[in-house]
Amino acid sequence: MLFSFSNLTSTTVASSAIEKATCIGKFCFLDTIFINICNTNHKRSPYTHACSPQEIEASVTASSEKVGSTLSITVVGASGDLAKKKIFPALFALYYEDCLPEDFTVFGYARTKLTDEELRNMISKTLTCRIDKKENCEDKMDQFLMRCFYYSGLYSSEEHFAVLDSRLKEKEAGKLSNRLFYLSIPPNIFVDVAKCASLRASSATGWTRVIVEKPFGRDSESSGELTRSLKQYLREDQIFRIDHYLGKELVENLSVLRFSNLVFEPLWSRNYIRNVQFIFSEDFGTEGRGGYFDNYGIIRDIMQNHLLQILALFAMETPVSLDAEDIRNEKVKVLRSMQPLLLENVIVGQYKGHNKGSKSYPAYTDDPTVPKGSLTPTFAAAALFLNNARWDGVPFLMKAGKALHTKRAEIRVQFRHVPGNLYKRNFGTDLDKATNELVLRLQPDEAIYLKINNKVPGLGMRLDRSDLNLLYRSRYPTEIPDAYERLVLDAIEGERRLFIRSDELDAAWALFTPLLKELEEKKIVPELYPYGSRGPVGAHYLAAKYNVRWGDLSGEDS
Ligand SMILES: NC(=O)C1=CN([C@@H]2O[C@H](COP(=O)(O)OP(=O)(O)OC[C@H]3O[C@@H](n4cnc5c(N)ncnc54)[C@H](OP(=O)(O)O)[C@@H]3O)[C@@H](O)[C@H]2O)C=CC1
Ligand SMILES: O=C1O[C@H](COP(=O)(O)O)[C@@H](O)[C@H](O)[C@H]1O
Repeated sequence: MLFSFSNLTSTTVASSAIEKATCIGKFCFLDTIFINICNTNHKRSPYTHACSPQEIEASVTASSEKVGSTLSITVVGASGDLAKKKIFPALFALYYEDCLPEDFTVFGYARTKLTDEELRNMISKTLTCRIDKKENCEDKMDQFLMRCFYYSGLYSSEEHFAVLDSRLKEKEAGKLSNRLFYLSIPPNIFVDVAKCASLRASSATGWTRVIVEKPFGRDSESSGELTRSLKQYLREDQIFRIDHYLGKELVENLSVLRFSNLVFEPLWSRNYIRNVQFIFSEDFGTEGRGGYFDNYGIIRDIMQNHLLQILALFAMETPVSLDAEDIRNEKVKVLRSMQPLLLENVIVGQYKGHNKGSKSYPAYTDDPTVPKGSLTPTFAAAALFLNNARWDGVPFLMKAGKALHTKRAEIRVQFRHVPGNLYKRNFGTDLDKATNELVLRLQPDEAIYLKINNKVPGLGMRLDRSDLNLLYRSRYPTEIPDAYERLVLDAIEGERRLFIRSDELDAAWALFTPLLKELEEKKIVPELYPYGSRGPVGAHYLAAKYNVRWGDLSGEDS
């Protein structure tokens, strides 16, 4: 039985006309009717997106009956780490930047007993203002906090969600109401919440959308089960599966760089690219999240989602348009053309304790929430290959690790050697050092730089490696929005381009599930590496097998 979040009343528009409706940015055109579906005054999106016929129908019906509209954002799991660290600050930043509709309300929902005032105090501790506009900050914060309310309830109680519904209705005051639910909770309660909310917190008269956090399952089977269960209560177009790496500025820029600069796209293939590296490195361990992490490990936590999503964007063919479906169609093709991931192309590691001067750093298994003798990897490196004409034979290397020497996320593209290089002798014996490398540093200190060979000025002929460097903080002195700001705004605007479609998810799990099973069944022992080091040496052997040298993460090369 299918329950729908949208509580539709009679429609005044012929359904054939609704089918023909198209949306540009936040506006939908329906014959001569012009509807502001997304109800935000923030005009930023150059993308077109498809609004579902149901969403259009809901808005048409409601807008013909009501004047004005409201947006309610309910953060489920409001007492948690992600809500405090990312979601409330992102909502405030959107408010501060005037990106939220005039009439909006934020609700926190969790089991912890809090008053509205206590929620506001909790949120206010995490709020910051954009560096360049501090003047109105305090006022804006106060105004924002006055829009925040809290309701304490159980995640599986229909009764509690019915009370939430009446509180939402009270704030919506009979206007056209759009509702966004952000499920910032452990995955084992996603379905309970979707069920209770769809059954009892469902009196929105406009659209209802649900942002679902990762992890979306542990393998193909559990992910499929989760998708099927959620679809009992939500339509696919209501589900926004978030992968916050897709909201990072440099990841957004990847397609711009490639498709709007003549110089890159012709080089984007096996003809010129030797290997591509996707690197994630954190300089802290699983502190405080060991309980969650031990059930997942670094491959599920970072590789199967964040790094694979970036790889898919990197390697996809030119989409027909910037429409979400066109982009996601191309990404799915990449994921489905990947060769099975072999155990021999993967190495895993786990950090061990380490003393440095007077400071001592814990081992992963020192965490009281991690079982002694756990084999869960906190580091992994993998070589992946694509079976298609563009990328045949090109190693795509991934490396992800916690408790390493630095915090950094990068995409590194190493180009081939210059055939018959006239300056060969200037490079000595190591010709790899003479090849061009394009680096997109996602964080910290966002930058794009291209390593080139250059003549050292003077009468001699000495060559030098230097960078053509676009350092964001020099070129764009304004603060870069956090990924969660972009993604929450996209969900409000109905823009699905940066959210994961269910077939993308299936393809991503199909690639990683056999490997994860093999690692677990064979009880592969991770190579230990000291906390704060560069990770297991095995990663270098793996890369060397494909004549690859990992890029230098020291930051000295930019
Ligand atoms: N934290 C992070 O940096 C990131 C988190 N995520 C994902 O976001 C979601 C939320 O993460 P995070 O905030 O860290 O999670 P938390 O563990 O902090 O959980 C969020 C809230 O859910 C409730 N909760 C926790 N455990 C249970 C349980 N076993 N049963 C019922 N309710 C529970 C608690 O609220 P109460 O007790 O008040 O009901 C808690 O405050 C998760 O799916 C996580 O995987 C994704 C990326 C990064
Ligand atoms: O999804 C996750 O991401 C964070 C890293 O995010 P970042 O934006 O700070 O780079 C990671 O720490 C966490 O383990 C993982 O679940």
